[in-house]
Parts: sequence; C-alpha cells; structure tokens
Amino acid sequence: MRFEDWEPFYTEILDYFSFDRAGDEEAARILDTLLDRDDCAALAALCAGRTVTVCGNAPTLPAEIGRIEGTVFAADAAADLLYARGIRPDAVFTDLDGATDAFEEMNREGTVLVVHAHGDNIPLLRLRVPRYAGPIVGTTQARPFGRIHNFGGFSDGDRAAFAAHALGASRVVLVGFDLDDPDVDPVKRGKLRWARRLLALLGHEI
Ligand SMILES: Nc1ncnc2c1ncn2[C@@H]1O[C@H](COP(=O)(O)OP(=O)(O)OP(=O)(O)O)[C@@H](O)[C@H]1O
Ligand SMILES: Nc1nc2c(c(=O)[nH]1)N=C(CO)CN2
Ligand SMILES: [Mg+2]
Repeated sequence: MRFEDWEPFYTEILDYFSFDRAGDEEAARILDTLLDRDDCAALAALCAGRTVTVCGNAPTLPAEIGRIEGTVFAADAAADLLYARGIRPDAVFTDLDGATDAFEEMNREGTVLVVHAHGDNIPLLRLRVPRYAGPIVGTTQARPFGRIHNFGGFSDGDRAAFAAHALGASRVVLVGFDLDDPDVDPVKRGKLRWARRLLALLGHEI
C-alpha cells in the first residue's frame, strides 16, 4: 500500500489510541541509526509468487498449525510457539514487546526479523536491535524513508499480512487469528478491531 493510501488510516489510528505521531517518527529515525543493513530483498524473495501463511498469536494457533503452508510469517510471540514445535518461521514481525532471546537464535539460523519502530518501543529497539546478527528489515507506521519501510498494517499480525501482499505473495493464509477473543485487555481489543478492518482491505474477511 502506498503511504498516501495508508496515511488516512494511520491518522485515524493515532486518534483512536491517542498515540503521538512525533514519537513514531523519532522511533523510526532511531531504528534507522541502529541498522547497518536492509534485508528487504530477502523478505521479498520469501513472498514473490508464493503462498504465505501468517501466524497470529491467538490461543487458537496450536490447534491450527496443521493449516500452515508455504512461507511462514509469525506475528511476534507466535514465533516462540512455532519454534518450540519445530517450525522456525521464515520471518517474524515484531514491535519487540513479545521478543524473547529465542528471536536471536532464530535470526542467527536465517529467520528475517522485521522490526517495527513506534513511539512506545524506543528502549526495546535500543536494547534488542544491536543483538540481531542475521537478516533484518526495519518498518514504521509513519512515512517510510531510507531503509525504513511501511507496507501498511498496524499490529504485528496485520503488518505481516500487508507485507506479504505488498511483496507479491500469490496467496496469503491466516492462522491463529481470533479477532473476537474475549480474554484480551481493552487496548488489545481495540488493536484486534483495527486488525479486522485493515485485513478486510486485503480481502480477508475474518
Ligand atoms: N486473539 C488474539 N490475541 C493476540 N494476538 C492475536 C489474536 N488474534 C490475532 N492476533 C495477532 O497476533 C499478533 C501477535 O500477537 P501477540 O500476542 O504476540 O501480540 P503483541 O506482540 O502484543 O501484539 P501487538 O504488539 O501487535 O499489540 C497480534 O499483533 C495480532 O495481530
Ligand atoms: N505508538 C504506538 N504504536 C503502536 C503500538 C503502540 O503501543 N504504540 N502498538 C502496536 C502493535 O503492534 C503498533 N503500533
Ligand atoms: Mg508485539
């Protein structure tokens, strides 16, 4: 999605959650200074002409693992669950609030880390990003620049789906998405509501 098409949604999201655009922009600049590489070409190669399965971190994920096919994208902590079951994701989309030390191990083994900068994760960016030795791609929800990308989407799971579509996946399968999960806090409920609206733009009616 072009930033001009994404920006009206982004503006509405900022308003909905009372997030600060200047904070997001500062985080993106900091991530840019922390990165000395951009492995977007490797991420694109995982998508182009291929089926991509995006794994969300709903409690329903373990029961749906059998539906995974093609390239595997994990949304944040879903990566740990998959890895523990013998599936190393091809890419992990994370704003680092769900990141564990296992992400470093997966990254060393070749998993692309797609690290998202926003106004509320600057300390996590400074702590974690320098430790990642493998392939890495930086993203922002504000205006992209240099090696900092914006494929569209907001929370880790829907950003993964937007990236798969933007980078030419022939089909995108979603597993582990329970957008009506009653056992989440109010902020998460808001994020899942936005996920439903944004995923519908890609043709995923869930
Ligand atoms: N019922 C659910 N509970 C949690 N995540 C879900 C659910 N259904 C879908 N997801 C997707 O899985 C992603 C990863 O979930 P996780 O619990 O690791 O969240 P998170 O890292 O706190 O998410 P975020 O940082 O995007 O708020 C979410 O961003 C969301 O897109
Ligand atoms: N400023 C800000 N942006 C976000 C946040 C958040 O908590 N704060 N959480 C997100 C979920 O991945 C995505 N974007
Ligand atoms: Mg997260």
